[in-house]
Amino acid sequence: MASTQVITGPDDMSNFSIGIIGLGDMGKMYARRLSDNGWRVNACDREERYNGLKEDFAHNKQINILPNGHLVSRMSDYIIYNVEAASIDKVVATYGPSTKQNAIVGGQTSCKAPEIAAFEKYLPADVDIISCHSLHGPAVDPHNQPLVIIKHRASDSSFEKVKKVLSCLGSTHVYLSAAQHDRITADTQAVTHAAFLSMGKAWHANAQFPWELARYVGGIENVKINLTLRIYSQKWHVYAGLAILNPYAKEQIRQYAQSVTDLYKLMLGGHEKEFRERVIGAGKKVFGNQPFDGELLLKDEILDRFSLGKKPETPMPNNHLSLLAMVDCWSCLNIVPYDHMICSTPLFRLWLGVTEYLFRKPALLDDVCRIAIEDNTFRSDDLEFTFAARGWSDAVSFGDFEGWKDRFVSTQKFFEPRFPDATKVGNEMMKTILENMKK
Ligand SMILES: NC(=O)C1=CN([C@@H]2O[C@H](COP(=O)(O)OP(=O)(O)OC[C@H]3O[C@@H](n4cnc5c(N)ncnc54)[C@H](OP(=O)(O)O)[C@@H]3O)[C@@H](O)[C@H]2O)C=CC1
Ligand SMILES: O=C(O)C(=O)Cc1ccc(O)cc1
Repeated sequence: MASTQVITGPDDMSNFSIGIIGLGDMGKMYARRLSDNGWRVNACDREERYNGLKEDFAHNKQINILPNGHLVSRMSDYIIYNVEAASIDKVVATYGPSTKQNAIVGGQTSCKAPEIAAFEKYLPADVDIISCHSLHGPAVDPHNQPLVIIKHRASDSSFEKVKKVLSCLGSTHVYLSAAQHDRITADTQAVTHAAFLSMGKAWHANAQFPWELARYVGGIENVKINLTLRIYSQKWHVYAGLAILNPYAKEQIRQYAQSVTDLYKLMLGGHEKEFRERVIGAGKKVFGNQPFDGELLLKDEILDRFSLGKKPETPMPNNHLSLLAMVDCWSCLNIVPYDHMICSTPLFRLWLGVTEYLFRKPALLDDVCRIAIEDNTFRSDDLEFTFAARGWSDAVSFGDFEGWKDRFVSTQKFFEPRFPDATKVGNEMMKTILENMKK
């Protein structure tokens, strides 16, 4: 169920205060937006950051910086944990027992199973549990973006209060259970990131800045490059947490790696008939059997606009293994990606946009299948991509945070000098494409 709302809920909230534990990128965004809308916010990060944060927020009288989560928990009516997903158990174990009587507690981590487990384990029984998750990064305007709200253990009156507080973000409320949330975000987030993480790893393995090669510039390639760099420019723990801790994500990411491997083997063996049947069959299952006469989510002129490199006269063709495998993966898992639009991140909408772009244009898809079989030029890139997809899947399956981090950070370093340009172009691209998708 989804709705964008301005909520007039309970009136008895004049003394109501919000607590925020964890003042990183998302915690700060919440603190600023809630306090700008008149809410009193008590907030903290790690104790050693107390003095620095006090200075940073000295100008904002609505935000009361405190030394630690005990103090925030003691004096706030609705406490939101905004810490790393992997730390949630430890942090709630520490501060949870200090929660004010009859308060409401929630988390804003990207994966709800460990968060809810920690709340159930450590919070006093009189405390209500209502979690949330903003489905966008800290630099994106929350307006009209999906905001999942999870009424896990709470009275209707507490639920109304939380909805009222969060309504000032202007997001579209989506009401789900914790398990529904994790199931959907495994599809929309974890597996989408696996594709981009694998592209980055493959380019790194071949020591390529893809926008410097004719093959990679223009059209769909711009979206792939800009989004890959966008992910690698962020904090590793966000992506590790939502993949490794989500109970549903392992299966999706494993299937993505399997789809990449299966298609790559068919390409290597030159099994054109089988390859086409598999790709086209998957496309029919995901995008329907009928010729498409609707409007595509993405358009050429927009796709071409955002390039980090110069568009060559004749761009080299590409077999788009990453996209073919995505649709194969959805098909194998019986996922209809459009069903998840209510709970989608900007990144997922763009990713679905480019897959749709390829699969709804039969001539383009036909050409891509031909290139996949006939053209050997990209075999080494595709081999690296296949290795990368399997490597990410193994790291997630083994629950290997350290291995995952090493894989991420080494490639992050490779792309780092290019982040300033990539962020600028990537932000513009996201904004323009997403605005156009709305029309
Ligand atoms: N970034 C994004 O795009 C989104 C992130 N999320 C989720 O939001 C949560 C926060 O993410 P984000 O803000 O990006 O991450 P950050 O790393 O920027 O922020 C987390 C903050 O919590 C602090 N912290 C850790 N332990 C404690 C503690 N015991 N007491 C107080 N503060 C503590 C961290 O300190 P330290 O760094 O020293 O550990 C850090 O400053 C994550 O669970 C993430 O999955 C949700 C939506 C979008
Ligand atoms: O759009 C994406 O998938 C992002 O990369 C930003 C992001 C990261 C973590 C979240 O929990 C929600 C959004």
